[in-house]
Amino acid sequence: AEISVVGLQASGKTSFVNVIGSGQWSEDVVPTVAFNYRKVRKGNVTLKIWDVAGQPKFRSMWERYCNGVDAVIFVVDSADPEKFGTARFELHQLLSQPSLVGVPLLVLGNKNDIDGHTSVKELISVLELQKIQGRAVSCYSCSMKSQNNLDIVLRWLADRSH
Ligand SMILES: Nc1nc2c(ncn2[C@@H]2O[C@H](COP(=O)(O)OP(=O)(O)OP(=O)(O)O)[C@@H](O)[C@H]2O)c(=O)[nH]1
Ligand SMILES: [Mg+2]
Repeated sequence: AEISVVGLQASGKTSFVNVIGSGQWSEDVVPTVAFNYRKVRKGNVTLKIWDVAGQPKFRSMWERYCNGVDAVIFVVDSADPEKFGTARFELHQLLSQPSLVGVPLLVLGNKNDIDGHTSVKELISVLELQKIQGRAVSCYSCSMKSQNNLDIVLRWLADRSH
């Protein structure tokens, strides 16, 4: 399957790709410039992953890298509520693009190892995920640092692979 990983800067997109790609967790990850492409094999599933940069100047590129993929993963830092409004805006902006009609969406509330992180139920509400129509939408709480819930994320991806 081909997937695209988007979301605001420092939400943990590159960490996600590193952890599922090689099991490598690191505190020091360089902010992505433009994008990284990585092919990951998990059992008999091959994932072609576009890890796209999240800083404001790169967000207009998200649509280009999401165009034609089998699924979009939107990563949110669930321990940084000040960014939820911007995340909601950018997510709904992206989903409004005609090229993305029907593409399945997985929202990851990352960094659940941090005390006070926001629950899935609250994320669904603040990101207004219930308003999204015409596509499969899932939302999981996870951590790249502790690798919590990565198994269910990989199962979700395997179910969308061909
Ligand atoms: N505590 C904690 N920190 C995390 C987790 N995932 C990522 N981080 C940290 O968050 C920071 C940003 O991670 P990146 O993976 O570079 O974030 P990004 O979304 O790729 O950022 P851009 O490439 O700039 O869009 C790094 O210091 C990571 O170590 C997590 O699950 N828990
Ligand atoms: Mg990155």
